[in-house]
Amino acid sequence: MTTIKVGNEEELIKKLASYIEKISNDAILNREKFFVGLSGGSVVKYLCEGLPLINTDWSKWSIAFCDERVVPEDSDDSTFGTYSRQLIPKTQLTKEQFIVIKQGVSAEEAAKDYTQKLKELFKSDNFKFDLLLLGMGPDGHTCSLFPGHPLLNETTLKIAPITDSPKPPSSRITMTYPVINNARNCIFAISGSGKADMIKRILKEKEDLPATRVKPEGSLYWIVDNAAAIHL
Ligand SMILES: O=C(O)[C@H](O)[C@@H](O)[C@H](O)[C@H](O)COP(=O)(O)O
Repeated sequence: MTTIKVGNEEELIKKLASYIEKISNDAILNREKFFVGLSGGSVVKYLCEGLPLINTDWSKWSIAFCDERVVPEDSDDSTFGTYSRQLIPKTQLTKEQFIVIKQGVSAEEAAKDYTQKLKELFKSDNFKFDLLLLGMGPDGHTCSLFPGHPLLNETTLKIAPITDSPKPPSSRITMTYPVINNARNCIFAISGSGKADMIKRILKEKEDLPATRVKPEGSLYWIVDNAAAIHL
């Protein structure tokens, strides 16, 4: 695990973008494709501001969601909807490059459908992402994997439904650890004093919380700004 400390949110956005540029270009050079998973929450802002600055072959990108809210695409809560409005117009990405959830169905059906879409994307049951971009909530959750929730121990489903998410909206789908920890790279990008206590509990005290359980086969990076790293 590598912890990268930066001064503030602006520097975090630039640092994150530079890592994504390098990882995407390595993947494209070696495998001619780049499979990336995006999160919602504050990561959306970091990516919508940082990604338009990078040099990459956008046509080689396939984009999935580490978790997604089961809501209509035009809802303000839809993670895809937000990237579609705020990122696509600033890059050469097209909507077709995003793996989106099925509309108008239950979380359970959306999770099954999403699993099938990933099988088609990877042409395999082995979902090997080049990079997962992760956030962490103030309770230590990541993706839609919340403290004490039975999904923390899910080993069969790769994409799971959740209908009791403590963070609204309650109905979501999420990657589970078998997919997260199979990734080539995972990056957490964390900014602000509201995350400082949890950063200490996870990175210093190594408390068993959902974000602590992210231990990918590949590389793990935590990019943390001064306000979030104050207790480290
Ligand atoms: O859809 C979501 O809610 C996210 O994907 C979620 O996993 C997010 O990354 C964390 O909740 C952190 O969110 P914040 O960075 O906004 O605290």
